[in-house]
Amino acid sequence: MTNLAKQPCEPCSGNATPMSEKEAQDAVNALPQWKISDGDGMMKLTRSYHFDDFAGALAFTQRVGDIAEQAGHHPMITTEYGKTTVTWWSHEIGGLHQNDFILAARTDEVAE
Ligand SMILES: C[C@H](O)[C@H](O)[C@H]1CNC2=NC(N)=NC(=O)C2=N1
Repeated sequence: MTNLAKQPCEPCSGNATPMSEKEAQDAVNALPQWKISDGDGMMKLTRSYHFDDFAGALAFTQRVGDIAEQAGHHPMITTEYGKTTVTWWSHEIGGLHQNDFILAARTDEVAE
């Protein structure tokens, strides 16, 4: 299986084409704990992670923020007591791009 987290992050330029539903469904097979969600009329990629307390959820949120800043690609993150939910999509193209799957794989790495 391709190791998504190790793929280079292509810049998501405004003129890239968003993935089709079929392409996104195929790509999510490599990340079975992530779900394709429908938000604001476009596909997004979401996963929740569970922690013992708020501090654990918040520390993870910061690590996700760090990888986002490193990549120049930013998710929506909701931090709750014992739970952090991360949603990736590419604002500039209004949908999903391979880049979102790469960042999702990196998110899994910093959860461990
Ligand atoms: C100028 C800046 O690099 C762009 O607006 C970046 C910032 N972060 C981004 N994050 C995400 N998730 N999608 C984008 O299209 C995006 N664009």
